[in-house]
Amino acid sequence: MLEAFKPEPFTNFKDEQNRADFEAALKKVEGELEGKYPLIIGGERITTEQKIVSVNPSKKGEVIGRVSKADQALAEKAIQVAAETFEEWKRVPAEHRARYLFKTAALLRRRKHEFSAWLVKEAGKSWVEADADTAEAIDFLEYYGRDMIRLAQPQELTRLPGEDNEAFYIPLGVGIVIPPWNFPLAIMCGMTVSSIVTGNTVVLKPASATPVIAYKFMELLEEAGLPAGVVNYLPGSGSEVGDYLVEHPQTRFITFTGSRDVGLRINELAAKRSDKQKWIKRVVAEMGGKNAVIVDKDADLEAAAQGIVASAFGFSGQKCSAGSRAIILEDVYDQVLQLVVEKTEQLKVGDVSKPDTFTGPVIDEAAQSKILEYIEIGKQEGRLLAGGEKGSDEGFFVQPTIFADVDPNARIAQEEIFGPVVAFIKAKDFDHALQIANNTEYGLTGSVYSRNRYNLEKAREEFYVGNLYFNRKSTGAIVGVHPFGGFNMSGTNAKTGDQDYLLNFLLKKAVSEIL
Ligand SMILES: NC(=O)c1ccc[n+]([C@@H]2O[C@H](COP(=O)([O-])OP(=O)(O)OC[C@H]3O[C@@H](n4cnc5c(N)ncnc54)[C@H](O)[C@@H]3O)[C@@H](O)[C@H]2O)c1
Ligand SMILES: N[C@@H](CCC=O)C(=O)O
Repeated sequence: MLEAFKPEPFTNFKDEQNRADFEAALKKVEGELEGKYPLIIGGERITTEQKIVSVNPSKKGEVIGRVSKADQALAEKAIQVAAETFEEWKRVPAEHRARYLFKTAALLRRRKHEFSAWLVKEAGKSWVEADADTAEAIDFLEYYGRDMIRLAQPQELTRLPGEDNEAFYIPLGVGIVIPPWNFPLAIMCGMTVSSIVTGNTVVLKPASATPVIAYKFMELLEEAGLPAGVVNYLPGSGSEVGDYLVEHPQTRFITFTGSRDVGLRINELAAKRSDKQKWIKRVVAEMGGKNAVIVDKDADLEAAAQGIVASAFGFSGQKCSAGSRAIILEDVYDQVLQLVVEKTEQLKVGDVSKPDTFTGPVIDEAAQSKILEYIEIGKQEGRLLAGGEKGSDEGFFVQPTIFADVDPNARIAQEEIFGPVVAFIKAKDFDHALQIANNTEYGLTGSVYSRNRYNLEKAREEFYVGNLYFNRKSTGAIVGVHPFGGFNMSGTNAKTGDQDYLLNFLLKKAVSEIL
């Protein structure tokens, strides 16, 4: 009998033993850098000439690994293997499939710090952020395993005399999994295991900045005994291999998490029927955000300032849930701004191998350049009060940056920057604050700091986001607790970590027999 799902606890790094264990895990990973990683198709290791070189964003010179890169011929092979394997995997009972997830969760829990250490090295996550990423991956395994068992139970139907009726779920077929680099373990794992526990087989194309952590996860699935060919590991370029996989007539669904532009492109390509294609491809696309933190005039201003800093600068603002707009009622605007500037000036920016670093690097040079360009735009659109520059050249650092007095329609208030930059906007009253918050094409997360029940209820109704938080930061959704996914250009509202999520990867069949 399975225990009820419970989220994995976070590690307390104030505990000396935990710190020592984490240091040891970092040492272990440091000893394994510069490895060479092949593709894995149907269990076969395939090495190619062309490589993706993964580097540590905190230390540009440190190579994490060299990963073989697929071409279209290998993408074709991966689809064919996934299609053949589907014929067997779809017949494996749901409970058996779920057990592979539970076993993988147990293996991951045992090596939790080691996986988090890879996240520190390859993604530039601080210890706390890396630990949360690994915990969320464990949660997805435990949650989706249980949920598939629930969905496989007989379903209640209205009975007609003389007729035997039944309805049950069946899988879709071959799926393409395209995850982002910013939760390279949790989101990649969640997207992959939700697709396979429902009976589908997949081609997993990991994000090019974080292919090593995805390879480590593949090894874990193999250790758990997952049959070859259920997940096929295929790193490659988005434009060459990504488009090929999305357009392929045997692709039945695409599950994507990433930027708005790539998500829309995938949606468009997937909508075009190719020769011999028998189905409408299903697309799950979870995309970006331009999230707002509203501070009401009677809010706990200290808590609000802390929440703004955590939402804007946690993992250098590289979360779809990041609070990149702070909308403050004019009565308390100057006070909140000052508190946030003071707190921001105290943040440690640097190499995340050190336990007290709060803000690490951004993921790569292209991201750093893009963020610095937005900072130049911000200098025209607002009053620079903190940051505004890059950090040490050892890594891809950007100082946490605050712009005050920004117009709600300014570019830095409208476009997803995906870096440590927050725009302060003044609101006349609470209605005005809500109006500004909703003035975006996105609709992912939002926070409201207030002690006014009337205003909180108003926000509950009118703040148009998929994840709304009261008196807490806009980031850090927990599986099973905060079903995650947004509205409008933030995506298809698939709601990860929720009881509706697995339905994205299933078909429902009804069978009726006259007795
Ligand atoms: N809504 C959510 O749940 C959520 C979660 C995490 C990240 N995000 C969003 O993700 C973005 C950051 O991630 P990113 O930089 O990895 O996004 P991205 O769109 O650049 O890349 C996402 C994935 O798409 C792949 N890709 C790129 N071009 C492709 C193509 N033509 N065909 C197929 N695949 C292609 C990439 O290799 C990567 O694996 C931000 O916009 C962030 O808000 C959203
Ligand atoms: N689920 C994460 C965000 C994922 C996107 O980056 C959060 O709630 O902060």
